[in-house]
Formats: sequence, structure tokens, C-alpha cells
Amino acid sequence: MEGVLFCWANQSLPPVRRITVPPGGSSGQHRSAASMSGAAARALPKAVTFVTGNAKKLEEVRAILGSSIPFQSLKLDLPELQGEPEDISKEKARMAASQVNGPVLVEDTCLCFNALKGLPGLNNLLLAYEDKSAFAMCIFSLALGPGEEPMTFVGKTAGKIVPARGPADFGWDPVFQPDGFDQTYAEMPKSVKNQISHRGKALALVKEHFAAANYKVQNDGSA
Ligand SMILES: O=c1[nH]c(=O)c2ncn([C@@H]3O[C@H](COP(=O)(O)OP(=O)(O)OP(=O)(O)O)[C@@H](O)[C@H]3O)c2[nH]1
Ligand SMILES: [Mg+2]
Repeated sequence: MEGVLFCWANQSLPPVRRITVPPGGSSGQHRSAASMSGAAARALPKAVTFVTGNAKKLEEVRAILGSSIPFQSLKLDLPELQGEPEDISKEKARMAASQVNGPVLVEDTCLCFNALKGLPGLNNLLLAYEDKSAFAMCIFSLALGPGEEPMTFVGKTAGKIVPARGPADFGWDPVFQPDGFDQTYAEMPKSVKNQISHRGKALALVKEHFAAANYKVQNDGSA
């Protein structure tokens, strides 16, 4: 069974993005075959660049990764693509790797909810449908350089859409209440969100990958 979903993917565009996901796509987390294949240790010409135009994402990624993965950040306005979330994320990584000319990490995030028809805005959806279940999904893609096939790392957190509560400084955080909590993402302390969030789960897989791959960064002539 293939689910038809509507995703609130970017506020500067119409608020929903129609995607399809494979069976079982609305729960848990997985990583792609590429990331599970166990990369051999290899040298990277420079530290990974996390490419995003979103300061709030960067703040969370910094807090979650701490010093576990050395990275630099770069604000690039990459085109907003349409299609399957994993394909969007990979394509972002390909574009970023060729612009940076080195290893990059990017992410694509969406808030996804089942819908019956049309392309309703979120408020209309809240009023019109009984089923307010949703999931937040984050897909990180790591490309080790230009022309390299990106690896993907997926984190999902299930919850429901609720009337907005909490600070409104990050996208849809005020309207997403994760299952098992009585606070929205916006209301909960950042440390709690980062532990249970779509982004936190995806980055746990990224960390695992880096620990296993043992990349050697060769910058500034050291090493
Ligand atoms: O409430 C939120 N909690 C989150 O945890 C979260 N993560 C992303 N977003 C929003 O969802 C859209 C994704 O679009 P997106 O993945 O293309 O990101 P972006 O275009 O802002 O940055 P980037 O593509 O340069 O990295 C953008 O409107 C982001 O603000 C979030 N909203
Ligand atoms: Mg974007």
C-alpha cells in the first residue's frame, strides 16, 4: 500500500507538498541501503559543510551534534525542489556538494499528514478532518564530494496537529504535538525536542555512520 500524503514543506511556497511514501513510511525511522552498507575509512579533503539557509535548523543541528562531528556551516539558498522527500534531500546534497566542492550534509524536513482530497491549507484541514495525526520527518543527505552518490538518514516522529501553542519562532513547531507528550514542539524545552525530534533521530543515525566510517579530515596540511 502506498500512502498519499500532504506535507507542509516550506512556508514560502504553498503550504502543502504532495508526496508518496513507501509502505510503513509513517512511523519509526530508517536509513537508506547506501548508509547501511558500511563505508570504508577514507580521507576527506576538508571538514563536512552543513548547508542550510535556515538558522533555526542550524541552531538545532549544533546543539544535537555538539563536538561529535566536526562541521562548518554555510548558508546557501538552494532551489526548493518537488518530489519524493528522499530524492529532494539527495538532490540538495548533489547541488551543495558541487557548489562547495567538498563533503556536505544537508537536510530536507516536512510535516506530513494524511488527507483525503485536494490541497487544503493546514487550518482548513484542522477544521475539516477528524484525523489530525501527522508525522515530522527529516532526511539528512551526506555527499562526500561532487559526483558522489549521497547517503540518506531518516528520522520520523509521530504526533498530531493541534491549535498553535508556544513560541512561533520556528515553522510549525507550535502546531505539532508529538505522541506521548502534552506539549507542542514549541512549548517543550529545546533539549527535550532535540532528544525526541525527527531531527534528533536522523542525526543519531548520522553520528552512528560517522563513528563507523572513521573519516579522516585532511585540512590545512595537518594530518
Ligand atoms: O516547526 C518546525 N520545526 C522543525 O523542526 C522544522 N524543520 C524545518 N521546518 C520548516 O519546514 C520547512 C522545511 O523546508 P526545508 O527543509 O526546505 O528547509 P529550509 O528551506 O527552511 O532550509 P534549507 O532547505 O536551506 O535547509 C521550512 O519552512 C522550515 O522552517 C521546521 N519547522
Ligand atoms: Mg529549503
